[in-house]
Formats: sequence, structure tokens, C-alpha cells
Amino acid sequence: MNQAKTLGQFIIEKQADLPYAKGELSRLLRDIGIAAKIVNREVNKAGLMDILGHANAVNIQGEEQQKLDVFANEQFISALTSGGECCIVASEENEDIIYLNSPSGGNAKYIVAIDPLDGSSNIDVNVAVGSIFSIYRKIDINAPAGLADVCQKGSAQVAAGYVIYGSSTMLVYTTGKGVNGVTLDPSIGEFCLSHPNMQIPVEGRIYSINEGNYVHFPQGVKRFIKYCQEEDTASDRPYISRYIGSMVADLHRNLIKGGIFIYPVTANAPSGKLRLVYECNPMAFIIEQAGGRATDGKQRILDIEVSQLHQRSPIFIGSKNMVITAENFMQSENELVKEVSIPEQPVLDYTYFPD
Ligand SMILES: O=P(O)(O)OC[C@H]1O[C@](O)(COP(=O)(O)O)[C@@H](O)[C@@H]1O
Ligand SMILES: [Mg+2]
Ligand SMILES: [Mg+2]
Repeated sequence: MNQAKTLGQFIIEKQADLPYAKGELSRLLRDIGIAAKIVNREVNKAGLMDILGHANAVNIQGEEQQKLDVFANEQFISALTSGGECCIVASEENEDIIYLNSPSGGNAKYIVAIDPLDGSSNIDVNVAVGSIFSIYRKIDINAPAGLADVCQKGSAQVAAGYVIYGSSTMLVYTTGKGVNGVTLDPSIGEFCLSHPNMQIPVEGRIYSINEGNYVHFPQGVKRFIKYCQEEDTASDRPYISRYIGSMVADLHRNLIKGGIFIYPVTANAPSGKLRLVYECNPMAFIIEQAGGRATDGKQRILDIEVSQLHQRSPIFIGSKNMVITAENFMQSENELVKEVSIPEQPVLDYTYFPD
């Protein structure tokens, strides 16, 4: 049997596709791969190590930091520092941006924004968690890097990806030329190409949302949930409800099977819960590159202006037609503004909106 291509081999092979292909971005992806392997090692034996539970500290979001949040954060920052291709790291776990004293003496051109451990509420219960990264190039290569370089719109990303620490550990990434997935082969300690050119189905049957917040949802979201639960053979409804509570895991499933993930505004999260710079933007770049769609219910996530490092945004992301349908419900019920490209689009029957 042919040995699958390793991440390193695949990146080199694809390097010609990369803008400014001098190997820096390839090396940066390699460094992220190294940090992911170290985090994976700890996640896998978390129950045996003193790495479960709280770190007795609170991060800038006001969330209790988990020990694994802190460990993962340290691993990514140290791998990016020693790798030398990154000049600034912005992390969910750090209030301010971190300037890296890279061995390249500060000539590094790339900025990395990270959610070092995503799905923290699932760490102690052995449910899939992840890491998310977003990569930008300095706006002005010759000027010192700063906050403005981190707060670029999502559409300026040169690469993005996530790692899922699940039944197997995978790294899924894009450099703006499609989406590829590699799986960690523990026997050789290498990520190997397992999912080339990933595509999200245009239509899906899975909806992922924390229905525990239902009473606080906007009317449009409530109506979309009702739509998903209605019986209608023509459009293959009712849909399936799946919610893991780790954004990476919920999106990974939907990327493969088709589906929509929604984290809307709620009473507790008036501007949404998930963070634009290191959660929404990288996931939106990946899903769009896989043929899907990502908006805040109206505006394309990648076009949203970034004014604060830890800014939050509502997010509707996944299979193109499902996101468009959800957006239509977010619009007033009398106005169908966008046509989904489903041939048999059922005529909306207004008795459908009982409330
Ligand atoms: O428990 P809730 O409110 O449904 O929130 C779950 C969401 O929060 C998150 O855990 C937030 O990410 P972090 O764990 O990185 O803080 C997402 O992964 C997940 O989608
Ligand atoms: Mg997260
Ligand atoms: Mg996190």
C-alpha cells in the first residue's frame, strides 16, 4: 500500500499555488502542525495527567480558563516563536497581542490569530475539542507589525484551519485554494493526507444550535428551527438536530455530511458568543473555500469590519442552501429576498408561522 503523503510533502507540493511562495507560509503551517501534535499528546492522556479542570484563572472573556486552554496556548506560542515565521500572535487566552521575538529578528511577515483550545466545556468529559488558527500577512511588509495587522477583515486571510482532537486527530486547512484534511498517524507521528479537496454539500439535513437558549433567540431563528422540525417529505424534513458544543467538532461534522451551525445573538450574548478574529473568520474562510456560506444572518462574515481583537459576532455557517434559508427567516416573513437554488422550492404557506 502506498504511504499517504505527509503534511510536509503535501504543503511543499502545493507551495507553487501559494502567493509569495518563498516557503515561509509552508513553514508556518508546519509549526502549527508541530504544536497540534503536542496538544494532541496531552488531550489523549488527559485523564492520566494533571491537565483536566480549571487553571484558577479567568481570561479576557471572563471565562474560567481550563488547564488545557493554558497548555495549548503556550504550545502554539512557543512553536510559532521558535519557527520564526510569525511576528504577532493574537489569542483567545491573551488580552493583548503578543509580539514574538522570532529568530528571524523580526523580519517575519505573518500574523497568527488562535483559539488554542476550542470547546473547553467538553475537555473534562472526553468529547471532541479543537484548535482554530487564522493567518494574515502584514499590511505593510516594511513597517513594524501592530494591532491593525491583526484586525484585518476576514477576506484578507492568507490561510486558516482547525485541528480536531476526536476519535482521530485531523488538521483541516485552506490557503485560499480549496480545503484539505490530513489525519495524524500516531505510528509515525505524522499528519498524512486523508481528505483532499473537501467540499461541503450544498444542501444538508443537520442543524446545530444550542436550543437551550431558545427563549432568547430572535424570531427568525425560532422560525428556522420550526422549519427544520416540520414534516415535509419534498424537502426531506424534519432535519436532524446535532449539537456537540465544540464549534470545531460541530462544523467538522457538517463540512463532511452537510448541515448548518448557528450561534445567534441571545439575551446572554447580545452580539453573539463566538469571536470574529479567531473563531468566525477562520471557520468562514474554510467553509466558503469548501463551497459553503457564512454570514451573521445578513452580512458575509469575511466582510465584517474588525474593530476589537476579541469582538464577537452571530454566525450562520454551513451548507449554502441551508444558510440562505435561515437568512430568509431572519428577514421579515413577508419578504423572500434570496432564491435558494433548490429546484423544488416549496411555496411558503403562511399558516406555517403560527406565532
Ligand atoms: O455552551 P454554548 O453556549 O452552546 O457554547 C458552545 C460554544 O462555545 C465554545 O465552546 C466557545 O469556544 P471556546 O471553548 O474556545 O471558548 C464553542 O466551541 C462552542 O460552539
Ligand atoms: Mg472557541
Ligand atoms: Mg478556546
